[in-house]
Amino acid sequence: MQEDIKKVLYSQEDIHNVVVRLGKQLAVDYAGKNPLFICVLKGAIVFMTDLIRQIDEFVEIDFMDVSSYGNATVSSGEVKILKDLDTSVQGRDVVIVEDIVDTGATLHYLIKLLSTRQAASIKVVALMDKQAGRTIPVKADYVGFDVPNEFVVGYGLDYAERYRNLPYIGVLDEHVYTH
Ligand SMILES: O=P(O)(O)OC[C@H]1O[C@H](OP(=O)(O)OP(=O)(O)O)[C@H](O)[C@@H]1O
Ligand code: HPA
Ligand SMILES: [Mg+2]
Repeated sequence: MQEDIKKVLYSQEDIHNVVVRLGKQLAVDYAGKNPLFICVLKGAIVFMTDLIRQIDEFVEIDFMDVSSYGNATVSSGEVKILKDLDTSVQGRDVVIVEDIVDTGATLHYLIKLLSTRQAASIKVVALMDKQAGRTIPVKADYVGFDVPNEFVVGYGLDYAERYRNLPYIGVLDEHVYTH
């Protein structure tokens, strides 16, 4: 698996430091608010589980599975719900937890959906923001890393369902796509 990685972008330690920083900030901003953290499956699962353990406040969690990539490295632009929330968001302070914001299609869709469902507030925490990938102008409120315009894997992020279990984030070598 490791031989498919051209370059390590963020080490385990880099990621840990960023997750601690984001967790501390969220703990301050959501003190006493009992927010609902929504993990966007599957990519955000690793980040979500680490993040919530850095927050010393009551939080609730739920999961939503939406997909626009399938097995490709380019977004289809069309977002589908594969698994909906179990919890009502009406009147709740929700925090969407994303591993990466790339084209913005997933986030745009989710923000629209949750506002239709009358969440009291909607904020986004994204481990990574790939601003160069954006085709729809959406912004995350809390960002871990600004990433370059490359396809990254590891720490939850996949290529064709692989590499999610790498403990660091890296750039995939081209040989992986080209055969
Ligand atoms: O800004 P966008 O261009 O919409 O890209 C970001 C989204 O794409 C990836 O999910 P994907 O649809 O690949 O599903 P996965 O998390 O199950 O891999 C990633 O985890 C984000 O949710
Ligand atoms: O760079 C990426 N890597 C993995 N999944 C993704 N989904 C959007 N962008 C990416
Ligand atoms: Mg994916």
